[in-house]
Amino acid sequence: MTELKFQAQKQELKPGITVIQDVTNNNAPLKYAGLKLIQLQKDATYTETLNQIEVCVVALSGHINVVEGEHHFENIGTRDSVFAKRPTDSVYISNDHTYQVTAVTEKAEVVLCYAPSSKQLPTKLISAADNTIEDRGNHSIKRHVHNILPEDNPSANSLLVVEVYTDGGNFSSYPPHRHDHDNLPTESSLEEIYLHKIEPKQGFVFHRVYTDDRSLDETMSVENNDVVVVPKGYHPVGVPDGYNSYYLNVMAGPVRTWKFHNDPDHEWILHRK
Ligand SMILES: O=C(O)C[C@@H](O)[C@H](O)C(=O)CO
Repeated sequence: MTELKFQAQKQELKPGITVIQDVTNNNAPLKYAGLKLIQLQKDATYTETLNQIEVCVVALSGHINVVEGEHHFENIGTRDSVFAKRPTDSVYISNDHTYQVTAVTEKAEVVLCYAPSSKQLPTKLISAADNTIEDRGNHSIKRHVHNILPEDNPSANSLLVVEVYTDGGNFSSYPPHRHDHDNLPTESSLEEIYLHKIEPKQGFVFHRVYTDDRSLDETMSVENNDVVVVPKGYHPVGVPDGYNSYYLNVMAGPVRTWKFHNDPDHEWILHRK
């Protein structure tokens, strides 16, 4: 049984709020990154008090209100499904604050991305328009990226958050790369969490996590709403024909910078014409 994959659950937190994923350093081999996926029915309110952690509240689907102190962000969110392939709105909230998320639409799905933080930063809306958009790769490694909290956005202390779309028949996070050696400026040490979604939702993708010496080498079949955690190692994703893949990545580590190292055995793939 792998300790890297978390199957979707349905845990009622209170009427109108269901927890689908709750990955922390208590149940996963992680020190820095955390993720919660919640589903809310209209008017249901999720409240949380942060301790020494910061959060990025991502309006995954549906519309929500987010309140922290005097900050009110109303009716945020841009899509009914992540597969609309449109960037969405998010809110950054720093450590030691209390905040509320309320569903405005019949249902809403929200990802809460966590990382350690001790320096207060302003609560801030990261609007859909603030996302930077990239198309990466060629041949069968094409993917489409929405950068929600990239390293050049100084709104967070530790958190890096990104959404990645991979069409059926393609690979992403490929050629395989790792970011687990604290060896700046060439490689940074970052844990990573993948929240996977698949369209249509009965589909699956393959996610391998492995190190050079293969002391860690796990290949997982991953279904809709499953989470994979990557405490270390290379971590490519393969998407079967007929299904589209979406994942949201949370990355965090001692230094907020993403410097990765490609597996030298497979780096040639980047240099094909
Ligand atoms: O470009 C991609 O395929 C996405 C990945 O880089 C993903 O965000 C990741 O693995 C980050 O380390």
